[in-house]
Amino acid sequence: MGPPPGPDVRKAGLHRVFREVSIMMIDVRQVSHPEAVRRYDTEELRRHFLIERLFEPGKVLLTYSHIERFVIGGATPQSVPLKLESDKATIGSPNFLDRRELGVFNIGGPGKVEVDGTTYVLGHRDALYVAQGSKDVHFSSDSPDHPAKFYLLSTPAHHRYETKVVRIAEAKKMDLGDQATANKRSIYQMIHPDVVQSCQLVMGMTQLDAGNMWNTMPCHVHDRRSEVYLYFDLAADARVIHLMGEPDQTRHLVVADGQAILSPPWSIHSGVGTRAYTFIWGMGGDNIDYTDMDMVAMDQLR
Ligand SMILES: O=C(O)C(=O)C[C@H](O)C(=O)CO
Ligand SMILES: [Zn+2]
Repeated sequence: MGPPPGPDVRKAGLHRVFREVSIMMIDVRQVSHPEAVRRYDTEELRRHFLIERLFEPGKVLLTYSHIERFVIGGATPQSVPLKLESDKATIGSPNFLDRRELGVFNIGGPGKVEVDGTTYVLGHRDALYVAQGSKDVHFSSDSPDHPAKFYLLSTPAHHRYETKVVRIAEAKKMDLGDQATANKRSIYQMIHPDVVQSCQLVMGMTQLDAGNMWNTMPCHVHDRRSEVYLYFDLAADARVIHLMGEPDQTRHLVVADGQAILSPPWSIHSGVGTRAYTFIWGMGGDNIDYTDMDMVAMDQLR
């Protein structure tokens, strides 16, 4: 794919590879053992679990995580469409989706995703499931003044289901929480077995009501699946304090708008904002059962 890669910091003995290839960049993250994470300082926690760069004008920014072999990314087309290219060193196959499936959520202005010559129109908060085996995927914005921002999450896949748009109105919606506990929110299950067929990818969006700040508290783990959280709809000076770690060894990450969190199977994942926010959760792993969670009792948290 494209010109020769840029500096490969793996050669310098560091834990990750960062390569720059034309308008597409891939950052590789290795997995961390929970016992090692107990000793991580803030900088190490952020380097392993926080994805800070996703949406930059005219770029496709990807992170390849060895947790579930997730690829997490952002495509922000301006006046020129952007192509989702494969990469020999990470994806390995000639086309990105030869052995993968992809979820795309538009969190920006109106735009289009073209898959093998078919155009799918995605408005704000619409999603697209892109089937394994698709060859050409291009992203475009209707207007560079109000560009689309496509959030991407991909997992390995070995069966081809149908590429399908899921509008937010077609999602399976659940209203949860309570104003008294500041966690009143709506969960929109969009790439979910009741809505669209996928191999292992399950995705959706959770929107907090105004004045509510907590997600996923009481919290859970699910050793059978890992999760990725993209936080958005945050003002420039607002933050989400994302809680992670083993239940009796919790840590936190301070997250800004448009940043994502890698949540390993052994980790809790919960967050509290300085104000209401929205996030896209996505999962891969041994099952596609959203309800398969091991709840953590409050007195287990440390
Ligand atoms: O607000 C919530 O609660 C969630 O969105 C929970 C996530 O979807 C989740 O953790 C699913 O495993
Ligand atoms: Zn979860």
